[in-house]
Amino acid sequence: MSATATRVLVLNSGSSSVKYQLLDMAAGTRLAVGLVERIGVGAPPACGGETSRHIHTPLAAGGEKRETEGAIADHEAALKAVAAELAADGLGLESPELAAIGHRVVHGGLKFTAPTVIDDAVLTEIERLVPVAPLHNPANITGIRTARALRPDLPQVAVFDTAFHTTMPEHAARYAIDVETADAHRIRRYGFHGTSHAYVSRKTAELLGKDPSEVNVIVLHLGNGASASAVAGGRCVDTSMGLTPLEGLVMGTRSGDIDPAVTFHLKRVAGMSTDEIDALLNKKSGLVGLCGDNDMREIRRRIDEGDERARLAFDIYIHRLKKYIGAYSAVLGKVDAVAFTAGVGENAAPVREAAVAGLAEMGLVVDASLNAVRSGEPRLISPDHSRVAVAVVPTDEELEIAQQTYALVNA
Ligand SMILES: Nc1ncnc2c1ncn2[C@@H]1O[C@H](COP(=O)(O)OP(=O)(O)O)[C@@H](O)[C@H]1O
Ligand SMILES: CC(=O)OP(=O)(O)O
Ligand SMILES: [Mg+2]
Repeated sequence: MSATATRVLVLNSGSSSVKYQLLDMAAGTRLAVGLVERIGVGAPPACGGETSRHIHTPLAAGGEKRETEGAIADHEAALKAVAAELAADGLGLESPELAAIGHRVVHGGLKFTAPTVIDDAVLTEIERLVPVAPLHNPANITGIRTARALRPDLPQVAVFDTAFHTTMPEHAARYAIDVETADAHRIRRYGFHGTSHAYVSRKTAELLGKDPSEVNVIVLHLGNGASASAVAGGRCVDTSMGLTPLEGLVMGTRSGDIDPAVTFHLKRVAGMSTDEIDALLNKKSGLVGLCGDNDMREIRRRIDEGDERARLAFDIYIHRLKKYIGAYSAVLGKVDAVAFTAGVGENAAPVREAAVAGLAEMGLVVDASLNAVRSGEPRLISPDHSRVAVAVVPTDEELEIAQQTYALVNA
């Protein structure tokens, strides 16, 4: 790596989107940020009949946001569009100032507990994990392959969603199923969104003026995918997602926790195939399955109009969230803070209010006026007398990935 190479491009390839940031790590600045969404138009439910959209903001070149609409068929096309937008402002991938590309990789299994420079063997292992992250790892792999083709000489680093959760004790990570079967097939709780849980738990400690080792935090990452984690003294001790990102909270399109016998029933009685059940639980369940919408903004709008189905979907979402707050309070014994993050957690005040409503006996209270504040900064929404701090802490998976990537290539 050249001494002047201080830039890192971060690619966060999701099931139907690519979020990206180009950062200058020496200057501590963001040069460009962007999002390609609704990739693969025509593949429900992600696109709802609309076309793909590319939003690109070249912060280094004046910051004027550019928005392009038009079909982007797959992640390879999306990555090429990203490279073209960057190149248009002289920030292209060919730049000698680029030190590395950091990739979010959702499933790292048990092998990857830290950021890893990607070679063929690493890529093969990420491919082997596709069956346990079918919505995510294929997109991550395409991102890696496309980036490698564009800059074969550059270090590509994988930062795994699962890594932060590898500190979970065996009693939290192991399912109560036959040990031999579980071990033969590597069936256990892995947990996801780890980069976010790590970043947000650390930022929450900072907000409280404490060292991460001194505080116990429940992090509620509520995006399209959603997960909760119990973080004791900076280490994850439990999390709601499991072998795959399907378990736990009610999500945009995923069911979260259900009785596993529901799947036998769907197969034996409803005559559904394994693939159909997989699609039902991953893509046609959660909020979208309950009320037809997976966007919390739309659900709140419908509730305000008196829509009963939207109301019930919201109540089910909140009920599950409350159960995890209760469970993780018990797991941690002492809770210093509950932190809300990601699209829903950062923006949906009614979700935060409802999730904590009735928990005053557990020390959890939300102040209505603090909760109504809109801000991109970490902030407390609990009153001074609240025994447990309730916080909104915007996540920044891209920054965390950039920092881990840069640290690795400079090590
Ligand atoms: N102002 C808002 N009010 C309520 N919900 C919001 C708002 N903005 C975004 N969201 C929710 O955030 C979700 C996306 O969150 P995000 O963390 O970006 O998810 P992902 O990374 O899984 O794509 C949207 O589906 C929407 O439900
Ligand atoms: C793991 C996971 O669910 O990720 P996302 O929220 O990006 O779908
Ligand atoms: Mg996300």
